[in-house]
Amino acid sequence: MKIHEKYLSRCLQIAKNGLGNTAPNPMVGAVVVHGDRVIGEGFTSPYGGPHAEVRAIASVKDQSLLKEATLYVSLEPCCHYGKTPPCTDLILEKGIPKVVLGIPDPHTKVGGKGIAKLREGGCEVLTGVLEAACREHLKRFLTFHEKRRPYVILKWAQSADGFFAPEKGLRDREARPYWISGPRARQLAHQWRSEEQAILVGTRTAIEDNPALTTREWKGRNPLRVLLDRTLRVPAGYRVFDGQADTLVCCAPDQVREPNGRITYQALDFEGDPLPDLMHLLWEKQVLSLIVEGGAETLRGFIKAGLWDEARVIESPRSLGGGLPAPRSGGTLIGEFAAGQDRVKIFSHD
Ligand SMILES: NC(=O)C1=CN([C@@H]2O[C@H](COP(=O)(O)OP(=O)(O)OC[C@H]3O[C@@H](n4cnc5c(N)ncnc54)[C@H](OP(=O)(O)O)[C@@H]3O)[C@@H](O)[C@H]2O)C=CC1
Ligand SMILES: Nc1c(N[C@@H]2O[C@H](COP(=O)(O)O)[C@@H](O)[C@H]2O)[nH]c(=O)[nH]c1=O
Ligand SMILES: [Zn+2]
Repeated sequence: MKIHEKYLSRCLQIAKNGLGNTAPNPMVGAVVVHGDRVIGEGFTSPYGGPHAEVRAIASVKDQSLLKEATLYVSLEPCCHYGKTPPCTDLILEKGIPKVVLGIPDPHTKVGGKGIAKLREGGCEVLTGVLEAACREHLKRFLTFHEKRRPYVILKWAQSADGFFAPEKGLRDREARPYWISGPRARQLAHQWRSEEQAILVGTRTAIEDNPALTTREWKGRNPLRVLLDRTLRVPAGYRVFDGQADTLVCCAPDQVREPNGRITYQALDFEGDPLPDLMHLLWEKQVLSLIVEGGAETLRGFIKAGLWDEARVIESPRSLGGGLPAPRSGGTLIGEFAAGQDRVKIFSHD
């Protein structure tokens, strides 16, 4: 690996510490190198706090070395006032002579202007190092800005013979999930929830499973719960309304109610396909990513509309012998691994 790639790869490694808590900011990593020594490192703070570059620069003990150092950063430094002042100003003020970065920022307020500002200030800028890895790493942020919708992850569990839920007769009377996947994959699903800003389920899943949709088996924030419920059929005492997380209920215009605690209502046009409008709404709310956990009809709606980026399918070794058939996402298989007794397959949308 070339020297620039080595330090950029370290930027990506530390940037991951921000996963799930920097949004709507991107998770960025920065490393300050003097000669062949790393003298500072930083990653994006939770939203509203200092950016990766600021923290990396602040972590350098001997600030006089900055005048001879190179700053490595996974994304183009910002040049606008957001919650914090522009990173480009700090880099120039400290006299850092060289910046090596992964990819330009697609944010309309930055978009190449940060690079231009650094160059105008006399700083040498090298871009495009580990570009593909940086794009993958920042997929949520890039999709949000480039497609003006959240990055959409479809997730479900299916039996060895391709079923999503058993025949109705095999279910309890009580509303609760029928577990196809094992405990390790279920814990992994909670980790995945903690990494995204929102989670969505369809009406029948909410009614039949009474899901909590929280991250209780993993550390991290609960995502915004998005519920498709055209006619407000989901009973008021159900877990999605328990106040553990914000809940956005998407319903027909004549069903909209006043907000109630952490529950808000949003009209969608269910006469046609409500998903494109929902995507736009989530974009307006600055939701960078959404995990869709079912049911089968809901997942098929996203697949049919082409509104997905990644599918995570948990395959159990157990057969159900019948029931509700699982969806098929299509796309390209890009990864596969074991989670306890189950296999996880990751597909990307072509
Ligand atoms: N194996 C797994 O990973 C999972 C299994 N499950 C299981 O799946 C079953 C539920 O799945 P399923 O029956 O397919 O139902 P869904 O949970 O997908 O709910 C379907 C309903 O949601 C509304 N809806 C969903 N998408 C749209 C859309 N694009 N446009 C308009 N309305 C939409 C409609 O409500 P309306 O008709 O009122 O308009 C529709 O009838 C349960 O048995 C559950 O246990 C659930 C999740 C995960
Ligand atoms: N049945 C099934 C899943 N079901 C999904 O998990 C939801 C339950 O969430 P919670 O109440 O927070 O535990 C449920 O409504 C559905 O979306 N998930 C899986 O990983 N494997 C499974 O076999
Ligand atoms: Zn910045």
